[in-house]
Amino acid sequence: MSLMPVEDARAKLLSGVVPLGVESVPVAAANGRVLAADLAARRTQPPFPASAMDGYALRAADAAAAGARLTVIGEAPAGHGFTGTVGPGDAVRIFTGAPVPAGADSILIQENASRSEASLTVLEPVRAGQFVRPAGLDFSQGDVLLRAGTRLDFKALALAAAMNHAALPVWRKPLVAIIATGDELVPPGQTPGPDQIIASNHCGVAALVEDCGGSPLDLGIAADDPTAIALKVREGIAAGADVLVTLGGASVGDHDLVQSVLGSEGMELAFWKIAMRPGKPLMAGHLGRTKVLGLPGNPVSSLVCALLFLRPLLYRLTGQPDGTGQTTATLTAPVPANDQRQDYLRARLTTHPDGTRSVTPFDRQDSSMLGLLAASGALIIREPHAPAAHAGDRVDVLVL
Ligand SMILES: Nc1nc2c(c(=O)[nH]1)N[C@H]1C(S)=C(S)[C@@H](COP(=O)(O)OP(=O)(O)OC[C@H]3O[C@@H](n4cnc5c(N)ncnc54)[C@H](O)[C@@H]3O)O[C@H]1N2
Ligand code: MOO
Repeated sequence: MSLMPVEDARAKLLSGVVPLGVESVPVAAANGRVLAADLAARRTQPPFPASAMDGYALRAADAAAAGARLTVIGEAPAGHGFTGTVGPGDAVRIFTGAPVPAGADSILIQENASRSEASLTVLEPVRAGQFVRPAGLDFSQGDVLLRAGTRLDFKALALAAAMNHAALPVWRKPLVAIIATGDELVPPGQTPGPDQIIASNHCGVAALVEDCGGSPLDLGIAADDPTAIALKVREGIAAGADVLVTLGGASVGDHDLVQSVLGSEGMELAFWKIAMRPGKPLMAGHLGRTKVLGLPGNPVSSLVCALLFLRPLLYRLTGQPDGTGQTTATLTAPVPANDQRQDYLRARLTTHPDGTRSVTPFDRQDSSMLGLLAASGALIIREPHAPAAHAGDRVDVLVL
């Protein structure tokens, strides 16, 4: 079977994929969710001219010079406006956030005032409008301040609350079932047998799922046995997985059973074997409405495939723009001519004081080496059949 180019495979995977559906969630529970509609302010903020300081509300004309004297006629704490009117020579004791009383146009901060009983002396001249926040300074009712597709973070959520939204329309979170396969695997923290290793890929993939706005569902490890794998697949489907990710068993060995089991379970294959390194045995398809991604077992292959395929799929399902993180950087060491597989070279990324970036590929590129992946700030992208590149050349990179 010939190898499919990366872009063709990604286009095939994403073809026809749309966000899952809208649900309403309380604003306090919407961190990390993606807005499904533009959000307009339901009120004006501040709703009234408000004091920005603790001090005295007055008319600037009465306090234009140091030494001016005024009479304190009342008090306005936040939440309790002064109901009277400030006339000539009047001042109202005011606190930050309180409505500026009718008639007043400025605030004298208390540090610049001397007070004795009801008598107030101005120590520093007051500018008209000083320390008054006009109504609508932050936003006005009807202003659209958050756009559909925004990933809600602490800033956006505070704003949505200030706009008086108790609940927000967000895209439903994709549920991503993750199945590791292999007799050789035991979970982190256990003592592996003499021929076993620690399973790691599910941890990286689950973290990426969360980063992309999905919910990971770790279904554990299936032995290299068709029945064990089929049971896990059914468990994922029964849980309502929108995406089913398998780890390992994707290649051509006698114990690489994932594709045949998924086929028996009814999966329609979209593609298998991609012209990329690492990640050649990547497989995709669908089982009913559930998208299936079969990631290769080699840890770096698994995670690079997750970045290049699972991430855009999750962005699409959650209504987010496909941010690839792709840019260019200067190569600091030569790389040889490439073969037919698009290469993703693990590389150290350096950002220089002038903002330019350079990349240094690691000498070893074995797809089992998680230590080097973790030390990588970028992947250098080498097109199929790219000629040798030299130190100083600009190259495409995927920033990690
Ligand atoms: N004759 C051929 N052999 C292989 C080919 C090929 O084209 N012809 N492709 C190689 C490539 S490229 C890759 S990548 C691997 C991927 O194979 P599988 O997806 O079948 O993965 P496994 O054989 O199950 O495992 C490979 C490797 O990764 C370890 N592994 C598996 N799962 C995990 C996990 N969850 N956490 C940590 N490590 C895991 C596993 O122990 C193996 O060492 O196939 C090549 N072979
Ligand atoms: O694709 Mo494999 O990932 O070359 O090791």
